[in-house]
Amino acid sequence: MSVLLASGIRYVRDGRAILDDVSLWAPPGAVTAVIGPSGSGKSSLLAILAGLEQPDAGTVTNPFEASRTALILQAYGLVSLLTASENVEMALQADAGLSRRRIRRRAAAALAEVGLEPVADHLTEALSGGQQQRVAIARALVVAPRLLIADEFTAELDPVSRGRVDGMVRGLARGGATVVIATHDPAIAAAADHVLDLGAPSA
Ligand SMILES: Nc1ncnc2c1ncn2[C@@H]1O[C@H](COP(=O)(O)OP(=O)(O)OP(=O)(O)O)[C@@H](O)[C@H]1O
Repeated sequence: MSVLLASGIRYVRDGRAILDDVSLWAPPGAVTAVIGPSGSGKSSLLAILAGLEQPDAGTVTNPFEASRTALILQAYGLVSLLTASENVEMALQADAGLSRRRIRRRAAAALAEVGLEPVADHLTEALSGGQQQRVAIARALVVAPRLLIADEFTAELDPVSRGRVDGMVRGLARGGATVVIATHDPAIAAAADHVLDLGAPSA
């Protein structure tokens, strides 16, 4: 079974243990939410799960192929001088089996799903924070990921977009994907299948 597993994670920065003996089990077909106050280490844990940071102790078992893994991180990682559509298309370019036309069509559909059809050809730098966040979501979902790791993916969204995107992410899990999110949003945490509470930041 494609379970994402972290066990006994310790992560020390500037002499302080940001994470100490943290374990997480994220099964397929479910949304696993990581919650906790600001500074409790949610983003650090997600970066470790994604393989972007190395823990000081503990192990991560990630059975998913990189090409079927999608990340939505707080800084989005969009290319500001490309259009919204080009940013989403980039996620599909590694798939040699897709024609240019199919790539464009799938990107257009993903942008329409997050309500960005009207600005698909706008430069990303000209979009609002919430629109950029939705481009990052479209880019993540367009690859039909088996693993989605999403950090505060609704933070800048208006309530309508938030509901829509939350529904899309839950739909992805219902389709069998493994989804791990960090969130401050109590409604999104309440709707998750599993919750890991990192509690207060350590002194
Ligand atoms: N590379 C680093 N060097 C030094 N300190 C770091 C580093 N990465 C994270 N930290 C510190 O670790 C703590 C946890 O940060 P992290 O971003 O993981 O928390 P968070 O729970 O995601 O917070 P928020 O909800 O505000 O996004 C913070 O005090 C942060 O300053």
